[in-house]
Amino acid sequence: MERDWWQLTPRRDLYSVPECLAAVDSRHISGGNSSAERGEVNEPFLLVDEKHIPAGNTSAHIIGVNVLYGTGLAFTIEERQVLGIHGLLPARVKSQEEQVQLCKLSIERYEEPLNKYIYLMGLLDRNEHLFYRFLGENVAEMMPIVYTPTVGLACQKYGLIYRRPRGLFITIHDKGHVYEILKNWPETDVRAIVVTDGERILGLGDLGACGMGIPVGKLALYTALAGIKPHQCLPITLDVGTNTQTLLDDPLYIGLRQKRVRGAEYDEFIQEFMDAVVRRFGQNCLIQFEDFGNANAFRLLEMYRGKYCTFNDDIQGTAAVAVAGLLASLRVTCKKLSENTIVFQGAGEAALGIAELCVMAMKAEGTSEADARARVWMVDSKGLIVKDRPEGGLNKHKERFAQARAPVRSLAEVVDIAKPSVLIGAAAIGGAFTPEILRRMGEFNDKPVIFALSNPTSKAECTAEAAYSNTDDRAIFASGSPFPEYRTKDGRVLRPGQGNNSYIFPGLALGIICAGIIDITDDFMLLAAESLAGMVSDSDLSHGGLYPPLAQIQDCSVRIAKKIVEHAYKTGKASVQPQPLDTEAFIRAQMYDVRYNSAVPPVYSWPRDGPRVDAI
Ligand SMILES: O=C([O-])CC(=O)C(=O)O
Ligand SMILES: [Mg+2]
Repeated sequence: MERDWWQLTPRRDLYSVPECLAAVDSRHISGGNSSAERGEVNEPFLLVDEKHIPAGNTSAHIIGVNVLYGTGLAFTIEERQVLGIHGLLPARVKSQEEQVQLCKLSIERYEEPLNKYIYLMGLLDRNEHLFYRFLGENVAEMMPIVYTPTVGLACQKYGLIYRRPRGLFITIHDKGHVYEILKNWPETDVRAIVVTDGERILGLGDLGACGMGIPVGKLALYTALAGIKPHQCLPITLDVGTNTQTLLDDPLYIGLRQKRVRGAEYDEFIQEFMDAVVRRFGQNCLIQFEDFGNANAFRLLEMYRGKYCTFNDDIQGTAAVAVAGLLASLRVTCKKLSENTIVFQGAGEAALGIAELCVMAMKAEGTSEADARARVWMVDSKGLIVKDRPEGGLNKHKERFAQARAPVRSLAEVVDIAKPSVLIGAAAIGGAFTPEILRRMGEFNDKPVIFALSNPTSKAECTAEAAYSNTDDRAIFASGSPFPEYRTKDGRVLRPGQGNNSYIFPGLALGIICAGIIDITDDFMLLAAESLAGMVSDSDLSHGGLYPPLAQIQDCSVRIAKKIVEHAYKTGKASVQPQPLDTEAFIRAQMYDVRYNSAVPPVYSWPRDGPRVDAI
C-alpha cells in the first residue's frame, strides 16, 4: 500500500528541506531496513548532482536527488517554496505536456539509437514520471530504443555507457548473504523481479553482467505497458561470471572477471536467491526468469514452477505471443491450427516453448497429443530431430518432438520434405531463412506463415522484405524485432507484426500480481495467447499484422490481465481475497499514474504570510 506522505511525516518538520524532500517520496522513509531508515536520507544531499553524492550512499539518495531534479520546471511555485528550492529553478513553470514535447525534441536530435537509449535512461534517472509518460505516449517509436533491438546493443556496450547503478548485482561471491543484499535495496514493496544470469542475452550470447540491460528494459515495459508501479519492480543480475573471453579481457567490463560457475555451487546460489526473495518480499513476489542459457532455463523452470511465483519469459512468454500470432493467422488461412505442419528452426527455449504450447492449442481443438506432435518438426544444429539420432544425446524436451524418420541434415531439406505451412525461426541464426527456403514456402502454400522470431534484428532469420518479396507478397509474416512497413508490388502497405513477448509478459505479470497467483501454469499462457489473438482486428490482418498495433499494447496488457485474474479466481489460484466485483476497476486502481503527484499536499495553502497547516 502506498501511503500519502503527509501521513508519514510530522508536520512540524515539513520546512526542513531534507525532510521535505524525503517526504515527497514517502516510499523512501517508509521501509524497514532501507538506507533511508538508517537515517542517511536526512543528509543534505538534495542540491547536489551525482558527483557530490557522498561516497557510500545508496540508490535511496540517488532517487532522492531525482525527486528534486525529477519534475524539474514542473514544480509549482508553492512546491518550490515548501521544498526550499525556490530560485534554484528558472522562473518558468511547465506543464508535464510541455515537458513531453521537450523530450520529443531532445531525442530527435540524436541520430544513433544507442545515444537515444542513453538519453532515455538519463531521463529515467532524472524524472521517472516523465519517462513513463513519454514512453507510454510514444510506444511504437520508443520501444525499439528502450527495448529490442537497441537494448541488445546497449548490453554489448554496457561497460561503456554505464552511468548510474540501476537494479541489484548479486555475485556468486555473495553466496550466503543474498538476503542481506536484497535488504540493501531501498524499496520494500517489491512485487516483481526480472532476473538474468546473462548467459544468453537475446540472440547475442553470454554477456555476463552486461545483461543487466535486459531486466531493466523488461521492467521499464512492466510500467510503461502494464502500469506496474516502478518502485514495485526490481531488476536483478546474478553475476556468476562469463565465458565470453572478449568481456573478460575488456577493461570496461563491469562484472566478475571469472569463468561461469556451474554445477552444485550455481544451483545452491539460485536456490538461496529464490528463498531470499520470498523471505524479503513475500511468496507472492513474481520472479520472471529472462535470458538464462538453455539448460538452466528449462531446469530452473521445472524446479521452481508451482512452488515459487515464477515463469520463464523466453520459454513461456515467447510461446504465448507466437501462438497468439498463429491463432490470428488462422483467420487468414482459414484453417485449424491442427491442420498446419509447423517446422521450427531451433530447438531451444523459445522453439520448444512454442512447440509445446502449439500442442496444447491443437489438443484444445480436439486433436490427439500424438497427432499434434507429429505436426511439429524441429531442426537443431544437427538437423531434423529424429528418434534414434545417430549422435544420440537428445534431451527429454527435444525427445518429445522426435520424428520417426531418417536423419535430415539441413533446414532446406526438411522444408522440402515436410512442406510446412508454418515456418518458425528461433535459433538466433541471422538469415537462416534463405531466399530459396522462402521461395519454397511460397510454392507449397497460398499463404505461407513465416515467423522470424530471433532477436535482435541482426539475428532475425529473414527480414520482412525478404519474406514478402520471395513469396510474391503472399507471406503472413511476424518477427521478434521490429521491421518497417513494406509496399507490395500492387501498392498495398503491409505492416509486419512484432511477435515479441512484450505483448504478453506485462499484462500477464499485472494479472499475476493483482490476483496473487503463485502457480503459473500453462493454461494461463494459452489464455493470454487466445485473448491477444482475439484483439487482432480484421483491419490489422488486412495489413499483414498478426498483432494489434503497438499503440494499443497498453490496452492489450489490461485486457490480458483481466482474463488472467478472472481465470485465477475461477480455478482457485488467486490468493488475493475476496474476489473483486469489478475485475477491470480492481486492476486499474492498482496501476501507476504517470502524472505528477503534487509535492505539496492539498491540506496546505500558500497565503502571503507563508505556509500554514489547515485544520483537517
Ligand atoms: O527481449 C526480447 O525482445 C524478447 C526476448 O525475450 C528474447 O529475445 O530473449
Ligand atoms: Mg528474453
